[in-house]
Amino acid sequence: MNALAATSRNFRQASRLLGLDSKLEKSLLIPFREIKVECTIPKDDGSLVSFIGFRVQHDNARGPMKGGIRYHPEVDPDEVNALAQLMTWKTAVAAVPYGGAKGGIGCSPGDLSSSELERLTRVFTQKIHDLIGTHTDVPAPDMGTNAQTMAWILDEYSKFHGHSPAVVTGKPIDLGGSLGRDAATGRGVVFATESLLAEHGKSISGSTFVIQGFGNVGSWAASLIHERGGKVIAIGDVTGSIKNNNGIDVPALIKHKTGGGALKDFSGAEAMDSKDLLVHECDVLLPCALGGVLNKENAPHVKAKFIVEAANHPTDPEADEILAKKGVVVLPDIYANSGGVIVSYFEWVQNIQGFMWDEEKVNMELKKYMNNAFNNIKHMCKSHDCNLRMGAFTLGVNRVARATLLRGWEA
Ligand SMILES: NC(=O)C1=CN([C@@H]2O[C@H](COP(=O)(O)OP(=O)(O)OC[C@H]3O[C@@H](n4cnc5c(N)ncnc54)[C@H](O)[C@@H]3O)[C@@H](O)[C@H]2O)C=CC1
Ligand SMILES: O=C(O)CCC(=O)C(=O)O
Repeated sequence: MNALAATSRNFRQASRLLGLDSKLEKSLLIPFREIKVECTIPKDDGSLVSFIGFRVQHDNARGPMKGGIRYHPEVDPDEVNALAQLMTWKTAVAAVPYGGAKGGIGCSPGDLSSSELERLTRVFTQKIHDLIGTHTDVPAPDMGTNAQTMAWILDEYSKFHGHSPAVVTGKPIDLGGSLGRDAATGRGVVFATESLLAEHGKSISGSTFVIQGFGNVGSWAASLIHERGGKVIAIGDVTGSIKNNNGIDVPALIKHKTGGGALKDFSGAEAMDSKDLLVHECDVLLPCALGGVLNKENAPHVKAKFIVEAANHPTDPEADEILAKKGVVVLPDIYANSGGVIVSYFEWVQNIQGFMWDEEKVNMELKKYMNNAFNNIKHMCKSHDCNLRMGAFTLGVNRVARATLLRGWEA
C-alpha cells in the first residue's frame, strides 16, 4: 500500500474512533497547498541537469507548518503528501504549536558534489521562498539533508527577506542552531523506548536491539542505547548489514564511518544479508531509514517483541495487522520520532527570543515533552480501547480538529 493510502487509512480510523463529522474529516485530509517546482542547475562539468522539488503544506490550524526536506531518488508527490500529513498529527501529539508540511527533491545526494548540492538547494529555495517563512512554513533536515543544507536555505531566503534565522531549524550552531538538535530525533527515540520498555517491566540495559539505518537518527539512537547498556546486535544501511551477538561496539563503528569506512566493512562484526535484518531475533527493532519496509511479506517473520518507529511510516497497515496478531508491540512514528521536531520548536523559540539555551535544558525539556506525549497516548488508548498507533492518531487528530473548529470557516 502506498504511503499516502496508508497514512490516510490510519487517519480515517482515528476519525471514526473520535466520531468526527464527515465534512470536517474531508477538510482535515486535503492538504492546504501542494507546490511542485522544476530545479535546473549546471553540474560541475557545465552540463545541465533538472530535478523536481516538492513542498506539501498540509495543515496550519495549530500554527506555522513544519517539517523536513528530503533528498532521495524515491521522493514522489504521494510520499511527500503522506509525510506532510504525518507532520500535522506529529506536531499535535508532541503539543508543539505547529501544523504539518514536508518537502523533497527527487535526487541522489551521494552522486552530487557539494557545490552541485548547494546550487540545487539555492534554486529550490528561490522557487519556494515566498511560500515559506518564520510564521508560515519552517523547513528542517530529513533523509539526505543536514545542517549545511539548512544553512544554504537560510542564506538564500535571507537575500529576499532579510536575515531570518527562524525560517529553518536544524541549522549549524554558528547560524543559530540549537544545541542538541543534531541528536534530538535519536535521543527522543531512546526516551520513547525507555517509556515503552518500562511499561512492560523492562529496560534498555539488558535488552537487544536491531537497527536499520545508520544516518542521523540511527547512529544517535545506537550510540545512546549503547551508552545506557543496551546491546545493539545488528545494524544495516544502504551499503549492507552487520551483526555481532555479543553487541556491536557502537562508538568504534561511528569512528569507522566518520573515517570514511562503509558500514559493511566494519571489522568488529560479521556481514549479514540485509533481507534478514528486519527479521533478526532481538527484543527491540528500530527502523531508522525508509518508509514501508515492514510489509505483509516480512511481517510474519519478525521476531522482535517491540518495534519503535524511528523512521516515518516504516510499517504498512497490512504489516500492522499481522504484527498485532503476533503480539508485537509497535510504538508509532508520529510519537517515536517526534524528538526532532520538538527540539526544532525549541530552536525556533530561541531564534525568536534571540536567546540560547544550554544543552542540558534542551535535553531536559525534550524528555518532559516526550514523557507527557507518552502519557497522553496511553490515556487515549484507554479511552478508545485501541493500540498505540490509534492512541497517537486520536490524540493528534483530536487536537487538530478542535483547533480547526475553534477557528471556524466563515469567509
Ligand atoms: N533527521 C531527523 O531529524 C528526522 C528523521 N526522521 C526519519 O528518520 C529516517 C532517517 O532519517 P535520517 O537519519 O535523518 O536520514 P539520513 O539520511 O541521515 O540517514 C538515512 C540512513 O538510511 C540508510 N538507508 C537508505 N536507504 C536504505 C535502504 N534501502 N536500506 C537500508 N538502509 C537504508 C542510509 O544508508 C542511512 O544510514 C527517515 O525516515 C526520516 O524521515 C524522522 C524525524 C526526524
Ligand atoms: O524538525 C522538524 O521540523 C521536522 C522533522 C521531520 O521532518 C520529521 O519529524 O519527520
